[in-house]
Amino acid sequence: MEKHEMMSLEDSRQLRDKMRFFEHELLGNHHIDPNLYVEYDVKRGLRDSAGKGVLTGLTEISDVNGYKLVNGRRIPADGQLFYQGINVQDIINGLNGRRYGFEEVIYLLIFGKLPNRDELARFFDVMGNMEELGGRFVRDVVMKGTNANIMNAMQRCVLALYTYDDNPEDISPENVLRQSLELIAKLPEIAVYSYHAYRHFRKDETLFIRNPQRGLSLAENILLMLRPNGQYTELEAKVLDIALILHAEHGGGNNSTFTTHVVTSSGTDTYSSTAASIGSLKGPRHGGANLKVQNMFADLKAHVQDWENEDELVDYLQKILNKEAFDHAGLIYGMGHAVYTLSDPREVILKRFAKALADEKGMTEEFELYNRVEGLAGKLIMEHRKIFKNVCANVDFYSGFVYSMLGIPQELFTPIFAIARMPGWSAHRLEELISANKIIRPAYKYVGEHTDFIPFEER
Ligand SMILES: CC(=O)SCCNC(=O)CCNC(=O)[C@H](O)C(C)(C)COP(=O)(O)OP(=O)(O)OC[C@H]1O[C@@H](n2cnc3c(N)ncnc32)[C@H](O)[C@@H]1OP(=O)(O)O
Ligand SMILES: O=C([O-])CC(=O)C(=O)O
Repeated sequence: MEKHEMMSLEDSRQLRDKMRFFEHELLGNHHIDPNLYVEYDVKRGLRDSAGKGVLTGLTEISDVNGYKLVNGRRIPADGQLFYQGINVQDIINGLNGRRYGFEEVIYLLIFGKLPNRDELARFFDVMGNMEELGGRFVRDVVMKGTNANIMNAMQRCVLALYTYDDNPEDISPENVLRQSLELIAKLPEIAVYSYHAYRHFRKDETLFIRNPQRGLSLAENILLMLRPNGQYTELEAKVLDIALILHAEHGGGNNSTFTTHVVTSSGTDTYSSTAASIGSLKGPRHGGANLKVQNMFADLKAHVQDWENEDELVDYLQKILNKEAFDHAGLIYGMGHAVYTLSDPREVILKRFAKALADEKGMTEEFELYNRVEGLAGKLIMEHRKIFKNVCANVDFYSGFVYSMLGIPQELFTPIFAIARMPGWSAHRLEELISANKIIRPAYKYVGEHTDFIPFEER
């Protein structure tokens, strides 16, 4: 339902005025002295003073490295990412540009080994059986209550799938495996159809719904379902496939996967856990950064006259850091990482594709702008925040640019990340259920005062 259908404009204005009192109550009564974090040695963001994550779990699924050990000392290094022990770079090289690889990566992450020809064929078969959403679900859930933010629409649809599951509460590994594969298979349809529903019901554009085709890779099916004419080139589908591979998994500590661990550890169902992780990924400091990067560049282009003028670019970036430009959050999106120091290996690969696509599509000038900002931003952030850790571009820096060159609309940038990360979340949920099986419950120190209860009449 639209907002104005729920409440008249006058009523909502009055409610906003009434709420002002409570906003003051909230902001006036909450403040924790930042010095207390130091005094009690609280690991803000579960990170120590050097930025290293607090050790909270064990995993065999992936390894994320931003440092190397030299004579026992941690030295910043080019980033490396391993899925089940295999370097992602090697996985991509091993495809030789001939095969689609995302399905193999799903298999690797969940079952711990690369599939042979027979295993992959069986896997494709099962995923093909699971991908259909069903007309009833599309009509009754996807098309109803459309949302401009497709991540929220996806959460709603995922939670609704609970009702369509005959055995939703069973958290045995066998049942969670079945639910996870179904979600991996269905998320592309959920995302793309939610986008079409939004375009139709909110923007008055023509609605078209195309079924996925059995036997096609997940990347191909996304483009097939998305495009009005269902056409795509092999190069486009292969680039999307690589992007899916690169986003599939990133250790247990990234915000959305840690969410999976936390929520799973309470013993809740797969749909609740997945919806929570999608909610986390949506955040602009995490997967939502890919959309922010695009909007940030649109804002930059509106404010910087000469894209080649470094002084002008520096001036704009300084304004961002001073919270005077763009969204006033003080963040240069697509830059920085909790683990990586000199480089994010996924960004290095995506940048290569961004360059090749940009040259092909006559967008070299735009690519050069990204490249120039990348070259300037890290140093500016380090100076501005007075940090000594190197700040590099992350996976989100070029991904939106690549997607836009593939004709993928902005609304689907972060949903594509969610589609890609679903196998990673699933592998970690299964690992948590099978191996950890203990509720996650860290401590918070109380730093308020204990005061006497005041009877209602005396307040
Ligand atoms: C898939 C992914 O999730 S990749 C990350 C996508 N997110 C973004 O691109 C958003 C922009 N980047 C950031 O906000 C951060 O770099 C994060 C969230 C990715 C990592 O944050 P942290 O682990 O806190 O980074 P780190 O410890 O190196 O940061 C040190 C300081 O530099 C600041 N900083 C780091 N990156 C940036 C940035 N891009 N712009 C401005 N300031 C930054 C941090 O806010 C932090 O300041 P604080 O100590 O006052 O909180
Ligand atoms: O590891 C992190 O903190 C964020 C990240 O890059 C990811 O989840 O892909």
